[in-house]
Amino acid sequence: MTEQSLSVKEAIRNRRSIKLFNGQPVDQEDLMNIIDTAVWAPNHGNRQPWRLVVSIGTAMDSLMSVIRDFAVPNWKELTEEEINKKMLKFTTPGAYAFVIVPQDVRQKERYEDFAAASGFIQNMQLLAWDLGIGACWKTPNWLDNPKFREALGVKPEERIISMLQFGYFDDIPKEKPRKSAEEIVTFFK
Ligand SMILES: Cc1cc2nc3c(=O)[nH]c(=O)nc-3n(C[C@H](O)[C@H](O)[C@H](O)COP(=O)(O)O)c2cc1C
Repeated sequence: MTEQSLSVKEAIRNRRSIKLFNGQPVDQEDLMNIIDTAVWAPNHGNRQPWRLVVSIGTAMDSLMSVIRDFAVPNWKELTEEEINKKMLKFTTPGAYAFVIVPQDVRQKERYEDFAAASGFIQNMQLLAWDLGIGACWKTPNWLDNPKFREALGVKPEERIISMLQFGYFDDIPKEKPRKSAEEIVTFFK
């Protein structure tokens, strides 16, 4: 595993969502270390409202055949080349982590759990960035599709809140401007 090199500030400021990966595999130990640190995200009552379904290495092939049915529903009518082209944004990451959150029947707890899992996900993205591994949080519509949920073993009282792609990349995307503190802050008087 590569040594940590970025300050928290550098990681937050320079991280970009990576949408073009170069196909290089991600090391399972790196990913497990990222997860082991990311779980230190704040969460109410230490409920730790998250679990992950990870696909890495040889398991990527079987995940791709599941994703293909949803991402390219007409794949049977296409040539292999056409399918490969449409699937490129799914096949080039080196690993996937689907973040699954319990859907508490109590609204307050459900929102809290969703918020906590978002912090956990951002932790993973920042830790990955620190190792030179890009990530992108994706929410394609089919994450909630019952057949996709079933393929991942998601229980009725759970929800997939993120398809997190991890991988190596050749180019860093341009930053998307953010509003300044001055623009978003109202001082309470
Ligand atoms: C909840 C959430 C859902 C997202 N879903 C997608 C998605 O489905 N597809 C995608 O390309 N990017 C997705 N993104 C990534 C955003 O596009 C990205 O964060 C945004 O463009 C800002 O870029 P940056 O992260 O590089 O600053 C998502 C981000 C969040 C937080």
